[in-house]
Amino acid sequence: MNIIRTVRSVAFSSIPNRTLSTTRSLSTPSAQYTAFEVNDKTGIATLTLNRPPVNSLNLELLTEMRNCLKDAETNKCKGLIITSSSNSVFTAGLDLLEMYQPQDERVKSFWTALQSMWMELYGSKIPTAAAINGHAPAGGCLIATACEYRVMLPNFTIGLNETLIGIVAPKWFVSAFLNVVPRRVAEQAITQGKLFTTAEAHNVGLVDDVVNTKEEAIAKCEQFIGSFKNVNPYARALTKQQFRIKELQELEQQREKDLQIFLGLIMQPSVQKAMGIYLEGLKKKSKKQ
Ligand SMILES: CCCCC/C=C/C(=O)SCCNC(=O)CCNC(=O)[C@H](O)C(C)(C)COP(=O)(O)OP(=O)(O)OC[C@H]1O[C@@H](n2cnc3c(N)ncnc32)[C@H](O)[C@@H]1OP(=O)(O)O
Repeated sequence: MNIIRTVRSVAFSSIPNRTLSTTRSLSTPSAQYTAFEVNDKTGIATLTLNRPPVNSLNLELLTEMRNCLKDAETNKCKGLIITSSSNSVFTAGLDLLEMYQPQDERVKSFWTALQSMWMELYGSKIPTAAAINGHAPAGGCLIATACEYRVMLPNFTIGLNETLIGIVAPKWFVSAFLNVVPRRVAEQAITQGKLFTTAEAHNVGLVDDVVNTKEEAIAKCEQFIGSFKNVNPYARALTKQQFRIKELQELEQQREKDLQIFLGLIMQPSVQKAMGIYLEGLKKKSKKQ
């Protein structure tokens, strides 16, 4: 198989590169917030989120993620691992600044980019895995649950906490969560805006494994992807599709409606007010640290 070795990425020295001798990456001016590397030996791609301080998902990061996902699939990588360059945050979820007092065109592009990235990830033909090496609230949990396998480091949190911000997790956020967590647990947790600790997440099946270091997490993801070694990739992809096509079609057919629901919700004065208060709280906490 012809595996791509030079793909869009940012090479940044702060990320320890375990397999430096066998991975290649190419800096491109368009990649600002991600590093994308393919291991020459295994053919597995790693997408590292790198938007300090908390990898909040803005329009540009979401667009880059989608481009990387497409590259990985087009170039028939054996699988894809998503992780973070931060030692404490996988991603803080959607960038609240994209939704607080937003500009009309920008916020539409932002939501459309989120829909596209999610459909690309959830529907990816290749095996996908999340090495969750930090907190993963809301949009972070969405990315993790879109993958087929999740491994997490101890003492972090993950979950759909939207209700605590006064916003509502859309149906497609919930359906991916429901793939991995029993319905009753999901309903209770999402209505409460519960963030599970790593141990709790493992207990309810929200994450598959817990390990102590990022290196171990990547190794676990590689192991998961390697488990398909003897499986026909075409048969695998079609079988995966059977499990996921319903949610994908639903969103595809209702993209515009979903966008309008999103806009209608976030533009409510009470929602803007709640978001402003939440952001203020985050800033105060950040200053105290
Ligand atoms: C229909 C509408 C549906 C919308 C669905 C929404 C989905 C979402 O994803 S909404 C976002 C939900 N995310 C959160 O609630 C997480 C908020 N963040 C945190 O809890 C923490 O930042 C942390 C646990 C992820 C990390 O903590 P820590 O390392 O201590 O970092 P700080 O809290 O000090 O944050 C540093 C810096 O970053 C700003 N920030 C944090 N999260 C976000 C965010 N999601 N969007 C934008 N900005 C964020 C925070 O305000 C600090 O800023 P400065 O004070 O300017 O440094």
